[in-house]
Amino acid sequence: MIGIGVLALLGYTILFVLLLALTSGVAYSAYVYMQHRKYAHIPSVKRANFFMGHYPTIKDYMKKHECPLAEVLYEWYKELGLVYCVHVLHNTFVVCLDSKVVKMVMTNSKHTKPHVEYDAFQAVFGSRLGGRSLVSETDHSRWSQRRALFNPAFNRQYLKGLMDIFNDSADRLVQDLMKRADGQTVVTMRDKFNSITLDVIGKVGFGLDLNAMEDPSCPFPVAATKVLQGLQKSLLVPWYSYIPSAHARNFRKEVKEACHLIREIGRDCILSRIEAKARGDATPQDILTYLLDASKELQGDQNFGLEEMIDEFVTFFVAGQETTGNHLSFTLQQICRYPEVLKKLLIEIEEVLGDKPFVDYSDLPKLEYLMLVMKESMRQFPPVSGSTRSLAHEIECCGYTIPKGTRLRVNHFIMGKMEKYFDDPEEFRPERFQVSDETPRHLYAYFPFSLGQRTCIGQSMAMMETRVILAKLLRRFTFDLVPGQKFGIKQELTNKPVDGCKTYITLRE
Ligand code: HEM
Repeated sequence: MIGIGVLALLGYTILFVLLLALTSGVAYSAYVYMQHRKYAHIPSVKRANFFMGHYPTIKDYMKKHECPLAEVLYEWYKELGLVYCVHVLHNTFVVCLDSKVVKMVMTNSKHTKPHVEYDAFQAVFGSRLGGRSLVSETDHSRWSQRRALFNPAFNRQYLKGLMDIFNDSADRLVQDLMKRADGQTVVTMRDKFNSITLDVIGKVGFGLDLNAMEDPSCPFPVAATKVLQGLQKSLLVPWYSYIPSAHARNFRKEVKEACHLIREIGRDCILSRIEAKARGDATPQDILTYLLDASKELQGDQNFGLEEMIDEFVTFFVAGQETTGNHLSFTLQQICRYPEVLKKLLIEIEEVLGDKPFVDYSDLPKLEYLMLVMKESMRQFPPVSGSTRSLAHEIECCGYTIPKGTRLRVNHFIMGKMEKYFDDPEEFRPERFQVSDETPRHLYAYFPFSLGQRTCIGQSMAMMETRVILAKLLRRFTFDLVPGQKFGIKQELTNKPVDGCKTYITLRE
């Protein structure tokens, strides 16, 4: 009797589980169907299949052409025009390349950053990374309070005081390259720039001497790269956490360890500083000191304690290091490819700096052509391709109604390639950024540091740092690109030069 009862119970359980799976499957299919219907009036390429949507097409294209997602989206712009949608599972985003709509959306703080993308930054594969930090906070009022805390640390006066660190870092890079300037050794400049920008952000932000430049065993750069790879994977393949293969498990483990390592370095750094301040020791006037003062040693605000400060520590490394390193690499690569640009730059650097060993703050605005070169480099090779907003209300875009709640993706990597905004976009022509009386067509089509209130807080700092480093390197060395390398973009959250800007270096006469 008992045996029959157990069997019956087992049978009912199996039936229940099957019914539950069936109902969930039907409900999910209906949801995906409704999602497709909601956007049926907006152009899109044919979906490869019902559930995976455009994912297989995107993946195949990226693999075949060895290109980033942004290139696929550019191809679809050529086919579909200024607005189109992309479906992957139940997620849909609409790409918008109309500068008027970009302005309207990005300058209205009601349209916030979407959870789907920015929550990924909070924790990767279950390991806390950046929490709800300046970059990832999606709630506007919480973000404004946090930003107000940080803004004073980026004022002009403070940035002026960083010139010593920028000069010193550039000199250390020069010393390092001197050892390799034999015209034969292949030097991957992306690695060199990543090390130096890491050292700069460590010093400027948190008084840390990471010495990544001199110490190849420094674990921080490897961890930072791993974290970005993990983030990219979790965004592009949202189900990656559940893939059981040994390779996927190993990758997830490495990413979690990298998150842990960076957070623990941050924790040690912050706690040591709090102790030093309590002892009354002299402490550097860096971003950390500003924040500890402003937050009363992390006691003044229940939303900003030690873990939140560690979130910001991580954020500054993730947001400020690779972006700047990649920008330096792309810009040097372009300068090497265009000898006439280099010629003009050398004349300007000679006129402004002559033999001066130190680049002063007052020299920076005089390096005008260098600034144009950097801007043009970011048009063709932006370290970040664009941004996304969740629409607070329905909008009109190029004759289409885009529903409330849509994730709208604006992409200046694509807009930078469009004739509509830039004449002969494939040409590398820094002069196009010279200020003229005429309102440029590229206003709101060019936003490498984003737009509106959530614009990059480190923008001025990055532009100062890169000018000092490039001026000092170009004055001292000749860089020749190793033949045969590719000049495309590899996307690992940030965009980087695919072959790393490989060079032979010689001392300039
Ligand atoms: C060439 C170098 C850089 C580029 C191209 C760049 C680009 C950007 C972009 C596009 C955003 C907006 C991201 C989004 O919409 O989600 C952003 C935000 C941010 N960046 Fe940068 N960035 C650079 C350097 C830096 C540096 C050096 C720092 C730190 C010192 C930094 C710190 C931040 C932070 C904290 C945010 C979030 C701002 C907020 O929402 O309040 N960035 N950056």
